[in-house]
Amino acid sequence: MAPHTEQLTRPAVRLRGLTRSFEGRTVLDGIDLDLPAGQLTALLGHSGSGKSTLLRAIAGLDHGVAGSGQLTAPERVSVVFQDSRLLPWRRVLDNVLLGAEGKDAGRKGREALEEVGLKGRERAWPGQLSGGEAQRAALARSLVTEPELLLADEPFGALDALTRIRMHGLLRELWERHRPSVLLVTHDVDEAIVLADRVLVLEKGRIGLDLTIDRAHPRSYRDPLLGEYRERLLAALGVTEDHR
Ligand SMILES: Nc1ncnc2c1ncn2[C@@H]1O[C@H](COP(=O)(O)OP(=O)(O)OP(=O)(O)O)[C@@H](O)[C@H]1O
Repeated sequence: MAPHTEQLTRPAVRLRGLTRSFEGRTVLDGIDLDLPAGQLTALLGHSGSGKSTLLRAIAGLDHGVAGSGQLTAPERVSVVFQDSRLLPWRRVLDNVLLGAEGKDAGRKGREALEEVGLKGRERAWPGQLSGGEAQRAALARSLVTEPELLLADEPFGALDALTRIRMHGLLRELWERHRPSVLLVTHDVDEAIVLADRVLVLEKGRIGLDLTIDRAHPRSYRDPLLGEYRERLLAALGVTEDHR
């Protein structure tokens, strides 16, 4: 799909000098970042590097960050976490409808479930879904709000490798259809380079590497041309031959 060029010129998220400390320890150290509207960006970093802290700040979930710098984000923001956070006492469709408004909410909810491949499971209880299905439902719940910005914090981190690969295809498809700005937090270098057009590495409280992945989609994990990006990201993460 051709990029929506006029959208790409307008940043959806703008951070200037964003700082966050916990008990005197600085986790985010004056982050400057623009996320253009409609871009799929991945955020990599070691465990504890502050990825979730940054995502929570952008989502407006961290009041402790207020006043530490400039933070601009769109109004309609959805967040997807590693666990689906479906309410176990509500059926799947009713969970999806939590974010929906208006008289055609029911139709939108059904359509969203169809889009994520859960048609026919509307009346299931969350406990009856597999991990992958639950994450599909979580994506549907975020879609019905028609978010301008989708923040995803390791949404596939708890899934098995095959399910994860399917979910990558689904996320990319949904993104191409709806074009929200996406910030995907992940530990997985391959996930980042297969899905994202830009990969950021968070290191020592700053964006240590900002890499544009200039390859057409759909991308294959086996594409040797992605190898160069993989090497650069692993080097930025400090992973050397000895660690592999
Ligand atoms: N509410 C909090 N109170 C105290 N410390 C916190 C709080 N939230 C985060 N931290 C600390 O900030 C640091 C960064 O945490 P964060 O969860 O953002 O890292 P992360 O990169 O997302 O890690 P992971 O990949 O393991 O999820 C950690 O050292 C964590 O202990």
